[in-house]
Amino acid sequence: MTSSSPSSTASSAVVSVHGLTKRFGKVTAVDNASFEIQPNTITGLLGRNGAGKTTIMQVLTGQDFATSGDVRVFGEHPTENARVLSRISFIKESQRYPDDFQPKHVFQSAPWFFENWDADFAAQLVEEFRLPVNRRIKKLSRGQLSAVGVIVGLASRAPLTFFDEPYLGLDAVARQLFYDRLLADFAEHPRTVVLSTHLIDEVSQLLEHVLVIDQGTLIIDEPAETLRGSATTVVGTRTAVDAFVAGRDVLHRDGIGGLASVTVGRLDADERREAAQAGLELSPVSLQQLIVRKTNLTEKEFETQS
Ligand SMILES: Nc1ncnc2c1ncn2[C@@H]1O[C@H](COP(=O)(O)OP(=O)(O)OP(=O)(O)O)[C@@H](O)[C@H]1O
Repeated sequence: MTSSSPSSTASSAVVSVHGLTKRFGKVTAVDNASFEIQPNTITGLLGRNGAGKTTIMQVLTGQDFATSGDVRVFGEHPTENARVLSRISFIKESQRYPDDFQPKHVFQSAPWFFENWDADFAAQLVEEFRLPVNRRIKKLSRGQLSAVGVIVGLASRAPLTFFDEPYLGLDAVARQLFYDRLLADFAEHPRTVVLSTHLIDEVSQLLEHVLVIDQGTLIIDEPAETLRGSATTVVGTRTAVDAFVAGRDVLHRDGIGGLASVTVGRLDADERREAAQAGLELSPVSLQQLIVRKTNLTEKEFETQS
């Protein structure tokens, strides 16, 4: 975990958080979290339900106060700070719109809030997501409502964009469209994106950096590349597996009869050779599996949360 020093507030980071704690009465939603988000990166903010992801985004976007700690966005405190907030787009499922609003009204008013708003890009996305722009937002399906948010998030091209579970209602085709357009537009117009999601394997290739929060505590703050190779599953006879993993940190253990499957940390070339000589099979662990292991959840439990 990164422990950013107070001087980091003067760094080039877009977001600098030092010792952030947020309590709601007796509930500590975020507990002494410190991290930075670097410019022009896509960061995944991941964790189980109730972990504290939305709370962190609420504080970073000035919609809620920290109980304690120092939060800087573009080097300044975000709360009631127009200079900071005008550079942020925050897309969340719970977004409320005026009663009679149709999607076209959202897109027509977007340029007032986002100076980089690209109306042509928005129009292209409306076509691609097949969004009925003249229907009242209240009448939209869940997926269509998610599409409104995704389109605003993409076409606003805000220097700092938060997507908080933006596509809960989107089907697989629409989600892929979102990932493709995000990546392509990000390449042309680099900006800082923070994405909170349960669909970790789906977004894994998009992410450059990963923050994992568990029960309010930041437990992983790593480049995605580092995490991808950081665990391996070793499979074979129980005796051979046990001998091989003895003395190592075990992230997860499964087994049936005389067979065992054990997840351990990164293995170097010599260790891989040693495993092969012992007749063991090695398989990489996906980002999602790794996070599931680290947050002590079975994959089945995890998937049912998505
Ligand atoms: N206004 C509030 N009052 C009381 N408790 C709150 C409030 N907002 C959040 N919490 C609690 O703080 C914790 C963190 O909630 P948060 O919404 O940040 O989690 P999350 O990681 O975004 O979860 P999910 O993935 O389910 O959206 C939870 O235990 C939640 O119940």
